[in-house]
Amino acid sequence: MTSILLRSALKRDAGRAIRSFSSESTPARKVAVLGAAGGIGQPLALLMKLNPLVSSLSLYDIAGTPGVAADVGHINTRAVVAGFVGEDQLGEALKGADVVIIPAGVPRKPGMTRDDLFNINAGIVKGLCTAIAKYCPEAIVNMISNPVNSTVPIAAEVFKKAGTYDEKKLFGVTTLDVVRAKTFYAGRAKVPVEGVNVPVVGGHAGITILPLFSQATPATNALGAEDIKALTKRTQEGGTEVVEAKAGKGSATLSMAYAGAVFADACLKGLNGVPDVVECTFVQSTVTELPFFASKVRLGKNGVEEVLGLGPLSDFEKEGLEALKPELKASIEKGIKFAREN
Ligand SMILES: NC(=O)C1=CN([C@@H]2O[C@H](COP(=O)(O)OP(=O)(O)OC[C@H]3O[C@@H](n4cnc5c(N)ncnc54)[C@H](O)[C@@H]3O)[C@@H](O)[C@H]2O)C=CC1
Ligand SMILES: O=C([O-])CC(=O)C(=O)O
Repeated sequence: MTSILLRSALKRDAGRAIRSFSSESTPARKVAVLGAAGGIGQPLALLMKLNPLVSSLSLYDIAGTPGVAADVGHINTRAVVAGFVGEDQLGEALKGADVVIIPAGVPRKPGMTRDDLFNINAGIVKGLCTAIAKYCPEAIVNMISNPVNSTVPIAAEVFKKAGTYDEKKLFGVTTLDVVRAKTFYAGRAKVPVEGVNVPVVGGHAGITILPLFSQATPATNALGAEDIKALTKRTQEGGTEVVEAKAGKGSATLSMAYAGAVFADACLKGLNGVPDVVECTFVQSTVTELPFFASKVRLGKNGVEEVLGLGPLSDFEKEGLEALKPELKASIEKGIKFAREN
């Protein structure tokens, strides 16, 4: 009897110790999701609520967030959840945010390119970034809204105009390209996906997505040139594959929420001083002559710690790199022009 009581007392104390360890040693971090009631926003809100690095989760949308916040808020994890709806509440949603994730905007339907979303999403992103500059100018911004190749330059221009631009804190989320490249490579090379790594560079649309399978690990000689070509094409068209399969009901939401959560977790780890956090992401860059480019980036306490180079490329990848530049350049310039003129 005594030993049963002792065991349960020890268990209780261990539980207390774990609780006080996690609240004392893990810094408070507020994450805001803008577009939180959408196809990506809802599962992303769920995944961020499950992340022990988040202490406050702010869910904002133009409609529907009170329900999402009430639902997700009942989960017994650390983050305290609050829902905000409508522009009047945007400031409150953003105040004190360490990381702002933006999946707000319209998704593609079959037959559309990501650039076809520009006319609607450019204005949405511009409005949200104007509010970020006002209410949480020091936050890290993770841009998911498409076309990422243009929305990131739009955000940069808005922040420059407001005098708050910090190139170390603005990221285009290209993690889904990496997630797909890993999955497709593992399937074709017949290796366990958990150990696979594939850098993906360039941008986030069609041929601007350039997976570097020559650098994939674990390396394999099971794949020939035709396999690499097919894997590259499938990665570049991964978004379209989902859009077509959903047949008018939108684009990738669940895999994107997963990818967005992976990238946000990496940003939080960087902020918290975890060493050697490296992810591919679309940032201001001098890796090529283009002002923004996706490549491996080391994340740290201030956001970008180091933009890493491309490493050795195969001839096929070198060709892909040259081929993507004109399209990526045009998309970047389109974003900058929009932000300057509107
Ligand atoms: N970076 C990437 O790899 C990916 C990006 N995307 C993009 O993410 C965006 C969102 O996709 P889904 O969630 O499927 O769309 P959705 O239509 O399901 O959700 C979008 C949400 O944004 C909200 N919204 C619209 N205007 C807003 C504003 N001014 N402020 C706050 N919220 C606003 C809507 O109310 C809606 O709840 C699309 O642009 C899509 O192309 C999608 C998949 C992958
Ligand atoms: O394809 C789309 O429109 C959505 C997206 O960016 C992706 O799934 O990679």
